Amino acid sequence: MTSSSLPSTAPSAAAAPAADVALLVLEDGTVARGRAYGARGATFGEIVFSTGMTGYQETLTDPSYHRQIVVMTAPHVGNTGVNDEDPESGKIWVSGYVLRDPARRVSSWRADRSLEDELVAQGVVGISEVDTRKLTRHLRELGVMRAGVFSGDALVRDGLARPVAELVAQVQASPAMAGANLAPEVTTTEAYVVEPAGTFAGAEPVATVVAVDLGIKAMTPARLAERGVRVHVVPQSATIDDVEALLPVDGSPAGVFFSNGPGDPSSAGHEIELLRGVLDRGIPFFGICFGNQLLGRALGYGTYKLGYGHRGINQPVMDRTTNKVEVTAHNHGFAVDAPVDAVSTAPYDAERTDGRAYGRVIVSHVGLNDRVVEGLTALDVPAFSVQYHPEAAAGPHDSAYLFDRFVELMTTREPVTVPAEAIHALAGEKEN
Ligand SMILES: NC(=O)CC[C@H](N)C(=O)O
Repeated sequence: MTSSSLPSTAPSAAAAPAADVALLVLEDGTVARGRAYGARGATFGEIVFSTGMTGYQETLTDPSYHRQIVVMTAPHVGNTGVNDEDPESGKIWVSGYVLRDPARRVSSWRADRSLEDELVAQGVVGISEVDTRKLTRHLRELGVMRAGVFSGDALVRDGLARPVAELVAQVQASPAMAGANLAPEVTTTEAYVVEPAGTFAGAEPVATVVAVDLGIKAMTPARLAERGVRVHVVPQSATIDDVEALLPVDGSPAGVFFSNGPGDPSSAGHEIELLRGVLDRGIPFFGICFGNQLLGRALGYGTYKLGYGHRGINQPVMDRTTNKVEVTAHNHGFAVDAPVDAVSTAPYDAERTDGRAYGRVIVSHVGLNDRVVEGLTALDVPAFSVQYHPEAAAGPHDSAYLFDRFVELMTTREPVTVPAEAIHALAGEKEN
């Protein structure tokens, strides 16, 4: 059937598209036509781009990407297929996948199957043959936004192509990321233990960590376990009593960890209360990504949404406690709003009437591309966190030292050692 045979009340109706056509539709009305890749159907999410050249399997299975459609800026994806060793969690979490040029054949001895077969098996809708450079420039100019990918039956109604305006309307009716509280949707339902591994396998733990799973990646407990740490991974709903019940009573090294995770940090409530309970008890704390944002919030700082976020594996960050620059893996769309070039006092202190205080805080890690807060260190309580990923499985591994810093924090139970020069420099004081 052609449009000429249709009644005039449906001027945009057209013949059903070919079976392999897919459309990427943005909430601002932008439409890209491509080829269906992975499962057929309709999917919705916040469209974000990642500049990582390797590690697509880790990206796909990172729970922080829950409800996001990921655009790969690397033009060629899928060469190494999919294996059963590299996933960061039990499933693919991205809600959609946008590619330029998928590999037509898999060439890695580690591959168990192809990327497309895996997307089909897990029901993940994707689109290929998209001009991902143009799309990325668009998102960089206008910011991330809601989007949908449509293919197969989702493009057809009554044997005719659905009008694009209808698809745009469907995208505009899908939920936004701002304000989304998603950690409860991805957290483990049951607590589990990761025991010391590698050279520490079978040994008495060097330290015990309770890791609150807000969307944790498998590599995080693995990096701790290979340093001799026993990790109790607990659900997002854990209370301070649940946490304390798992910590050793004999005073041996122990701490609490908050993981990465999806959603808007300003929507977290229970987690903030839990974290304040941890800080009030002087329990050493380390947080990664969402965990950094929640430490910021527990200390009383705000968070805000970045225009297009940081996602990739080549982001330069300065650790001001050592003045070293590291190349790091990022995946965040929100950031902490804390004074970058100052020693500030935890804003929450001013609200308290219980005589406690968290004291001085520095932005210990700063992004060198845009000076966004990439890490916080408390100077008066044993707590620190980073916005990026020292566990990054596709690498780089420059920031693996942060796990050693956490082990040291748990051993001494003292705040992170920050050289006086670094504090003076941030406080704007002259050395004499
Ligand atoms: N990887 C993460 O933990 C992301 C944290 C948060 N959801 C953000 O987008 O900023």
